[in-house]
Amino acid sequence: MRLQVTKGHGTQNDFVLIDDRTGGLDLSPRLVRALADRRAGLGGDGVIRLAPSATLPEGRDCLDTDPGATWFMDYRNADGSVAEMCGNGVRVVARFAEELGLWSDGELVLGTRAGVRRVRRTADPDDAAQPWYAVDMGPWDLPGGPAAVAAGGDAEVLVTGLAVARPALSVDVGNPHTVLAVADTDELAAVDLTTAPAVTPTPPHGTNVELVVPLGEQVDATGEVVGRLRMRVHERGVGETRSCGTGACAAAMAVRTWAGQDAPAAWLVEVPGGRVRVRALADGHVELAGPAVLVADAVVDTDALGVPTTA
Ligand SMILES: N[C@@H](CCC[C@H](N)C(=O)O)C(=O)O
Repeated sequence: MRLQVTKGHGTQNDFVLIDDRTGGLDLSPRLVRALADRRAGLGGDGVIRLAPSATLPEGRDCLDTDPGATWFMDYRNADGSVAEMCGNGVRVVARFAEELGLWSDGELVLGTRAGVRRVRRTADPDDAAQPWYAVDMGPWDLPGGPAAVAAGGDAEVLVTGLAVARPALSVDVGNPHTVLAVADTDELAAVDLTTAPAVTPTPPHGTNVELVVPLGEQVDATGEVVGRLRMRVHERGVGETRSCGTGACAAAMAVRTWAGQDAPAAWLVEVPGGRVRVRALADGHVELAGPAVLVADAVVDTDALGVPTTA
């Protein structure tokens, strides 16, 4: 079968995007792995199918919550596993939906496995000429509660290159994250994330791991005081990636929690692939803003991938 796809990225977290407006594509884990393969396939940290919400049980749940959530982001990690949410992916899907003519005015209301998400167009706060997308990523939570914060964490993480396991905080942003602070940007640059960090206790559904260094505060172009942090991430189902949107949200909310109640609401998160902005909203939700870029359209021969496919 010949499969039309689009390649896109958000701060270099890259995806193969599939327009499945009929909802008929059999997106098997094998096909996901083959598409995401950087040598024998097209390459990507994940594969995202845009499908009618009405064609998936999780999509129908979203329609019950908001009948405007017509389209569903079916996100898969490069290893073929399903994940609840992808923050960079939501923005890139919004850009894709624009390109397909599915969204032009107001907010895009999108179904996801973590619930309904709303996307609006905005601009890079430091360069108004650069289009960005802002997403209400829903509620965030510390599964370990205040006790975990008081104890310095509810997990321990051992990363190759660090001599001992470090305390870490579990953060839920629709998908699971474990955030640990490292000493400085040199230590952050030196760690080896080619193998998965060892997390104790073992999270039942796995976890994404973010290593962070708080970098203080600055006043942005609008006059707002914003926090800054640098982050590297090892993603569940992928490996080290150059950015993770939900990871940036988890990292910012962890660092803000550690900093105490006077900490800024907005955080600029520097990742190897660029920067995104995270904001704690008054209703307990977290907002993620950043770029979304489509770089190519392509036709993939699924027989050549070794995964004959039907649509
Ligand atoms: N890169 C994504 C997160 C993708 C899912 C993650 N690997 C998981 O398994 O939870 C993002 O931008 O949030």
